[in-house]
Amino acid sequence: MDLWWLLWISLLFLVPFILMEISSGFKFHFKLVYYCAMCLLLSALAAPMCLLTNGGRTVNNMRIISRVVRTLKYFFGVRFEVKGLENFQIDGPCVIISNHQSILDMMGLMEILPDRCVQIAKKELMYAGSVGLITYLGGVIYINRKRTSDAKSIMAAVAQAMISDNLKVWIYPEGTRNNSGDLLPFKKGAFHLALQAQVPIIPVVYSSLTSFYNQKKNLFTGGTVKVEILPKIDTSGLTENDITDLTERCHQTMRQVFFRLSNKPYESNGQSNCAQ
Ligand SMILES: CCCCCCCCCCCCCCC(=O)SCCNC(=O)CCNC(=O)[C@H](O)C(C)(C)COP(=O)(O)OP(=O)(O)OC[C@H]1O[C@@H](n2cnc3c(N)ncnc32)[C@H](O)[C@@H]1OP(=O)(O)O
Ligand SMILES: CCCCCCCC/C=C\CCCCCCCC(=O)OC[C@@H](O)COP(=O)(O)O
Repeated sequence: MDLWWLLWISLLFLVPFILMEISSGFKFHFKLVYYCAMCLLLSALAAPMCLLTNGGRTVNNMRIISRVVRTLKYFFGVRFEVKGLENFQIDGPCVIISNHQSILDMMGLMEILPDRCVQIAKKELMYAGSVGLITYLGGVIYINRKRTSDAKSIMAAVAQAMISDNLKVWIYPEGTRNNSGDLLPFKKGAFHLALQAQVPIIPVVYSSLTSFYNQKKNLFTGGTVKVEILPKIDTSGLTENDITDLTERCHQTMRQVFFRLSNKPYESNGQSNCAQ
């Protein structure tokens, strides 16, 4: 076979592949931009509602924000199957920890957000236009992840506010988005906070999004997310010496549930589950 035939045959296979890649990549990025635009638009709509109803920055705005954000799932064909909502029914403050896979998690967060609950977020989110404004109005607590000492002192103040203002605090203990189909090791801030405030921890697990949202494969279609709110983990009587153990226990429990909800066989990782 001469070289020209070889070239034509490879082109015959390559061109549709390249076109498919370009169009799926285009579709994926278009949908992501559409998602961000919707977030900006809904935040811009929710902000005046918050200001008119509650006057300024308060956790009460989270009720309005969650109602508005819950409409997003209809635009993107995302469904949530929620189990264990009764585990949120505790008197008083608590620390809620959940896995964090992508910016789509805001839909899952708002789907089940309990009353009087604020989130800990990276400070960069403050500058995301109307999204930044809405997080500010909702009472989100910003931390500088690059300065552990600043983050720690903010968390210490949060522990006090949780008690005085009866607040629940939602933290993503992985500390960053992770769409790998597994959980990252947990950072320890959430567990220090629970111990400092002497409040229980409620783990929440979302199934893997990879079957319908996968950045590596340029995939973003509709799909179902299973959500499970686990029973509270008591921290009373625990001290600083128990932090590593508590962190590992929560990680292991959530990882098992994550694999079950994602219909994947459980793989023991055999390493420390705390971030070093
Ligand atoms: C229409 C759309 C509208 C959208 C509206 C949306 C509204 C809702 C917004 C929700 C936003 C959600 C955003 C999510 C994020 O931004 S995730 C990223 C930010 N969050 C986090 O990072 C939280 C998790 N991280 C931690 O908890 C970290 O521990 C942190 C406190 C940040 C410190 O970081 P780092 O140094 O990297 O962590 P380590 O865990 O390794 O800790 C180092 C040592 O310090 C000790 N430590 C940690 N915290 C404390 C503490 N509070 N008090 C005392 N000591 C602490 C820790 O034990 C380590 O020491 P040892 O190794 O144990 O000796
Ligand atoms: C005039 C300024 C215009 C700014 C435009 C900003 C564009 C962004 C607009 C909308 C984005 C919607 C984001 C929804 C909220 C997402 C919160 C979130 O998931 O943050 C990621 C954070 O947990 C972890 O960050 P990293 O994974 O460590 O990174």
